[in-house]
Amino acid sequence: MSRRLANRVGEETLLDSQIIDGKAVAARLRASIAQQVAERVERGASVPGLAVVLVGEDPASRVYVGSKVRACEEVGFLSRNFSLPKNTDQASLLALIEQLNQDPEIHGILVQLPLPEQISVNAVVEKIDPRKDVDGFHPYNLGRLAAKSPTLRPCTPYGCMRLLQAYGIDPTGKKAVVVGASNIVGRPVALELLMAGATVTICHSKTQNLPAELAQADIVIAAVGIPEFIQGTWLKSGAVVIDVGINRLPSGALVGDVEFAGARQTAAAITPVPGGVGPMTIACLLQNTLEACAALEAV
Ligand SMILES: Nc1nc2c(c(=O)[nH]1)N[C@@H](CN(C=O)c1ccc(C(=O)N[C@@H](CCC(=O)O)C(=O)O)cc1)CN2
Repeated sequence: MSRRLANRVGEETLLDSQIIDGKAVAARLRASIAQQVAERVERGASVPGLAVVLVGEDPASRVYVGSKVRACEEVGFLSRNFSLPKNTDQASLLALIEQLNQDPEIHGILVQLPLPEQISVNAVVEKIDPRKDVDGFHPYNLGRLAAKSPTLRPCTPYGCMRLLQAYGIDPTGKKAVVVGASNIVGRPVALELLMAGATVTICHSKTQNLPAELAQADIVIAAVGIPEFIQGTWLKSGAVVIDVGINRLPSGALVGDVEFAGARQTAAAITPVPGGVGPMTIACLLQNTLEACAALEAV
């Protein structure tokens, strides 16, 4: 159902939703991190160091890794890059991680996903010292999030929560529907929303009637990885929509998991793609690296 507003002459006009500007919120967070790094340098504290590991040549991964390295440089972090060939074996990658676990200049370790098929994601994630796991994927960090006592929080879910907070959207008592149950987004964002007081439903490929679930949702987190899968007409009027999907169409255009034009007429607020959740993922990675640095220093 479209949200409508009567204008001054009594005509009804369609009310477009507010755009949640992830680029602007991320820029503010990055500026605050840069300021904190400058203060650390002034008082002789250590400079946060992030190691970024890329295995293979996936073009999208190369772009994301490049953005992470640039973001580190911009806020004054030390950044070390490791670009390994596609046929790297698991033992070599685990040996590199062990070396980085022991390196006192490195406070955060990030292995870009996806990995080539000969390497187990779980083996890699579990090898990273949980105190340096700035992706927040280690079972220790996920367990802390599940226990409502978070340490390093997965970046994209953390970014979604910071966007809600920046726009004054309090999940307490709201019905939230998460579409997608991946380890890196769907599951941890559901834990985040639960911790924030929402009543949370996770929908996935076996969910029987997705439109019926979405019709109840005050907050929708879309993380299915299917271009424009969620129709505007499935949403509850006035819902807040956080679109985590980043899908490149054959035309080269980037779209989210939500049909944006339709959703704008129903939702109260929505994140665009690009410029929504993506920039927050990188800003939250920087935030985690700063926090990891401070925590390691305190040991
Ligand atoms: N180790 C990890 N691997 C992956 C993660 C992750 O959090 N940790 N997430 C994704 C990719 N990702 C970060 O790595 C990521 C994706 C997109 C963006 C982003 O800023 N997107 C822009 C558009 C960029 C474009 O033009 O392609 C936007 O949405 O505005 C940042 C980070 C999978 N792997």
